[in-house]
Amino acid sequence: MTLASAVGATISFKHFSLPLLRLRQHKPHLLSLPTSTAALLTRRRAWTAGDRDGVVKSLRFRSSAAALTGGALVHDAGATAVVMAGAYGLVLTFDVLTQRNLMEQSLSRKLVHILSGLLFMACWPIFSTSTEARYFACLVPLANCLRLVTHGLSLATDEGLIKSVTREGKPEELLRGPLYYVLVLIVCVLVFWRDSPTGVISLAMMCGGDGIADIIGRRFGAIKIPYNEKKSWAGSISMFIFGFLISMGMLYYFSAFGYFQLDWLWTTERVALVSFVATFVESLSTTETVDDNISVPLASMVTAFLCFGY
Ligand SMILES: Nc1ccn([C@@H]2O[C@H](COP(=O)(O)OP(=O)(O)OP(=O)(O)O)[C@@H](O)[C@H]2O)c(=O)n1
Ligand SMILES: C/C(=C\CO)CCC[C@H](C)CCC[C@H](C)CCCC(C)C
Repeated sequence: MTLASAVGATISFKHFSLPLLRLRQHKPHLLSLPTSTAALLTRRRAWTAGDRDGVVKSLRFRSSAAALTGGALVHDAGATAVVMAGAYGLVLTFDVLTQRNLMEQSLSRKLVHILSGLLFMACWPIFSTSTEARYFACLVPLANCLRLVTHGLSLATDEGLIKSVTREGKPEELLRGPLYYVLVLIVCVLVFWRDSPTGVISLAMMCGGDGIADIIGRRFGAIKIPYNEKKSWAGSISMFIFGFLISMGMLYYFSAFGYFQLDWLWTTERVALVSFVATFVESLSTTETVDDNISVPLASMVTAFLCFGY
């Protein structure tokens, strides 16, 4: 298969295919060829040598790759719109549930905490394999960040947003936990994106592990841990178990798409370690000290980085 036909075949899969992933992993420079000096040189060399086929191939590759880039932009803009609508729909759904008294505000807040980050991560494969895809994905938490700042500073009012994501219903609360949460999403998308287990594990711990600790701890947390009367064994043990299981599930999900390959026995041990560290850090923190939405992902990021690298 020639390079041009390989790229052509990839375009027909709307940039969501393993051939392109492999091409990007093994020969990333080839995808930036159309506008590069290397491509021009190759074509000029073929022209001077009278290699008509070489010139045609080079031009065909250029148009295929240009179409790929243009197509990828449209693809990513569409994916961003879909995920943005999903984010709005999620907050709206929990607003309706709390307004109708079908759900307590604290449970709604924690379910938004668990679901928004995990569903956002689950949507990453719908973005194209272009290098710009992460910037498009990042627009979703960025838009939510602006939304939180606007409403947190009371420049606009949205009772629904406040009810579904704050603890006491005060707008300024949007500028703490929820804002830190979306900032962590932005950092993980920009720094790690879907190519690194480190970002995936950090978000799974912050969204899944920490969220479950609250839900279980509030309901079954009668026995407190000795060094923090606000946290319970039930909450911390659930955080450890669910943080571990959700991280493993997300890693399996991304590895199934071919973004990385892992040795599962080795990975299980490392994820258990990260889960233990994240659980311990969460069990120490209180509202007066550092927010869980900073301490948990930060501790997970450092530990996962030491285990898995970048
Ligand atoms: N390891 C844990 C974590 C949480 N909880 C329960 O969940 C509640 C909320 O915990 P946490 O999220 O740490 O408290 P805050 O930061 O004050 O609340 P929020 O995250 O909702 O802002 C605690 O009061 C406690 O009942 C628990 O029992 N054990
Ligand atoms: C309540 C929260 C944190 C407190 O600990 C989370 C607040 C989350 C947001 C305001 C909404 C964030 C949306 C995500 C960036 C994208 C979700 C996309 C998806 C498809 C549902």
